[in-house]
Amino acid sequence: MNHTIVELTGIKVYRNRQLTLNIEQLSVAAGELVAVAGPNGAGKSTLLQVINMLLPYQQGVLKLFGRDISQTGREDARCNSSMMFQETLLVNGTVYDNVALPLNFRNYTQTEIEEQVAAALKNFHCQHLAERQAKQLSGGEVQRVGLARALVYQPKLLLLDEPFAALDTATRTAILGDLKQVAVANRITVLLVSHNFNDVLSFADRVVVLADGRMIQDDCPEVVLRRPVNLEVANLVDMDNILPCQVETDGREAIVRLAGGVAFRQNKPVPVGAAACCLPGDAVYILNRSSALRRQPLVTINGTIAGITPGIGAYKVRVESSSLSLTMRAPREQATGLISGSQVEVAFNPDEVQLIC
Ligand SMILES: Nc1ncnc2c1ncn2[C@@H]1O[C@H](COP(=O)(O)OP(=O)(O)OP(=O)(O)O)[C@@H](O)[C@H]1O
Repeated sequence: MNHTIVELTGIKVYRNRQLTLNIEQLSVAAGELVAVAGPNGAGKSTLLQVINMLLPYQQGVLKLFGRDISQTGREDARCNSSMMFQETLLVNGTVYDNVALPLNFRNYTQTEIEEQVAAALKNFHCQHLAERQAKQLSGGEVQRVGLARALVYQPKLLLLDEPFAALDTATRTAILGDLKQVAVANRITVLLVSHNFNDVLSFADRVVVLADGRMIQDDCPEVVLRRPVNLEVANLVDMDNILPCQVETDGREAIVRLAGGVAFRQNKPVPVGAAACCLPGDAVYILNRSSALRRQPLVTINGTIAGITPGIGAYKVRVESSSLSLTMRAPREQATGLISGSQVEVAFNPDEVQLIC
């Protein structure tokens, strides 16, 4: 059964008399790994603080573990949830003392404490640090110990407000990998605030995007990445191509016109006021004479290779025509065969285009 762990309905939060959070409906099911994304000041921390009952809301209903926290659900929710912030404060003493702290508060027996602390340290690969003084840890070790402490009492909901933002990429990826394994194995629901879309892609199975306190997109990471709902999300995911366009529609189909007389049909619904096309770089191709892609209904553009930027997985190739600049992502073996300044024919499939306002 899919239990709802977090449910916000009509939640409004005012800070300094400003409406800072305005969530019509958000439900998170048991075991879901949800990233909360959005630009600075969008309300991500506010949302997590409300769910963690650190911040009051002025309107709406917040249910945690199926119970309205304004009625009876508060204590139950506190016992079953945990939160980590960007700065993890460890108390003076050893790592073991720190991880044991929540269990001491909850009056666990000595045997239970020893067993659960050992398991939590093992989950985050810090058994070897148990006797180390907390103040002698590196930033990455502090966050690993912080996670062990946050999960040692086996809460079912974990709220993470960018705790790994200051860590290097390799450390962050490793910690998120370990966390994902623990969360999936124990069906822990996680809400992770992150500005890093690579982290979001590797960790989350759903992304909630906030802007000005509202939810503007709620989808799986790949959809947010390829089909952002507006310019704000397109910028957030660093969309390769955002091309201004004009749309003529008769209600059934639309003609999309780009600069330089490039035009194509869209058979799917077009948002009212659409003014730009989003096109992921891996949906732009270089055509050659024998290309099998020619059989598809592609939009083609003649241009010059204006830049080639190396990357792991795919190189970025910029192709410029007199009126358009397109970024393409190409495999290394193809990209290294290209020459800056040479003429190419590039193409894209209009089905890959996402129109935004
Ligand atoms: N303690 C506070 N008192 C009053 N207003 C606040 C407070 N903290 C944040 N705000 C305001 O609430 C709004 C949302 O802030 P919040 O920190 O939730 O955004 P955020 O999306 O987490 O931003 P960031 O990515 O920069 O951390 C902002 O306009 C901010 O100025």
